Amino acid sequence: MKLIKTVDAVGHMICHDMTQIIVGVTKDARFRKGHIVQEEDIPILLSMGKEHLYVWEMQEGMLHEDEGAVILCQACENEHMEHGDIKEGKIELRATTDGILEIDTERLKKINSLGEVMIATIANHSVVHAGDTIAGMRVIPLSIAAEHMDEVASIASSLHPILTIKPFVITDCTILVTGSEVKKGLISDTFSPVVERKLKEYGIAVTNIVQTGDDQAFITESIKDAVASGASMVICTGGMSVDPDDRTPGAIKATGARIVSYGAPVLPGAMFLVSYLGDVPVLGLPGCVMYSARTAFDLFLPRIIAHIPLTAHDIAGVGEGGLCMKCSPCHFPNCSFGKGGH
Ligand SMILES: Nc1nc2c(c(=O)[nH]1)N[C@H]1C(S)=C(S)[C@@H](COP(=O)(O)OP(=O)(O)OC[C@H]3O[C@@H](n4cnc5c(N)ncnc54)[C@H](O)[C@@H]3O)O[C@H]1N2
Ligand code: MOO
Repeated sequence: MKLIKTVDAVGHMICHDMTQIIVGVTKDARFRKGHIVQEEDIPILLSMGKEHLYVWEMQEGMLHEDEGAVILCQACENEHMEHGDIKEGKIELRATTDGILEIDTERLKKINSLGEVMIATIANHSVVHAGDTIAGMRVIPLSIAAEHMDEVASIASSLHPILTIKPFVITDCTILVTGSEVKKGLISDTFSPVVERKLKEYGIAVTNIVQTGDDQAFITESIKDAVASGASMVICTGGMSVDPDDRTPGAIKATGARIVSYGAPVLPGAMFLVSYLGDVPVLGLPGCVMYSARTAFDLFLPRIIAHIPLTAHDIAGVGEGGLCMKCSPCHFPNCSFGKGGH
């Protein structure tokens, strides 16, 4: 830091916020810490009574916080994202499409462990809409060693980006409603309307609904038929637990689908099943999906329809944060449900 005359300050960086007060008009930081003094700032500074200024002495090998913020931004920005202007040394990233945010949490943590820099994001696997802010980043001190920022760049510079937005790609779905009580007309189907409404949140059209009853072979054939006739996703409702008439998991398995997981560490939704027949997701939804506001289905659906291949490891990771608190009213997604260590 050095003291100089304001009239000589053009091109120098201000070391601290400088407040301007004009009665009835403003009381705010007129110049922020880190601002580089411009020619037109001189009369304003003099009118604020600042004949002298403390300015930053840039040293060889040091970067201004704004230059550091640009490097942090480059480490994160990817397709389907745009950045705003640098404000007070901070840059924010916004989504430019609807989709799901994927974070390389290990490398994000590595950068945040370097010290003197920070990147804050919304939760991994959040659903984002075009225009949503997804991350903000800045250098903590006013200037930072260029070498330090080289470390950021080297952590970021691998083929796999730190932040990715995957747009939703599945636009249609067939629903198979199991249960003899529904097929026989003993009760009316209140499950498929719930699923239809949840899919509609993502612009997915239900193109076919089949009431299959509890005949396992018929459920199996219905799944295969749906996939053969081009369904992008098949969802089976009910018949997912332990009763002798619960045939859905067996029926899905018999199609030859690759079962990723039958069961998820999520309540409600413990009996959720995810499988793929070829690359078509085939899901088994337990009865709670019809009854509860949000379940495992809501947690995994965004990834499934963005064609992010789900693994058993992904599903196992959702246990932390997998317990819905059943708030009334429901605040999802603004709650801990599904936000844990994955
Ligand atoms: N002893 C155990 N009991 C239960 C377990 C368990 O592990 N051991 N799991 C529980 C869990 S978790 C769930 S969730 C429920 C429901 O599982 P299912 O998917 O098997 O549900 P269903 O038995 O098929 O039906 C339950 C209930 O919902 C009605 N239903 C089903 N489909 C429709 C429909 N399309 N429209 C209207 N109503 C429907 C059905 O008639 C039953 O009344 O199991 C726990 N039990
Ligand atoms: O699949 Mo069930 O939720 O855990 O009630």
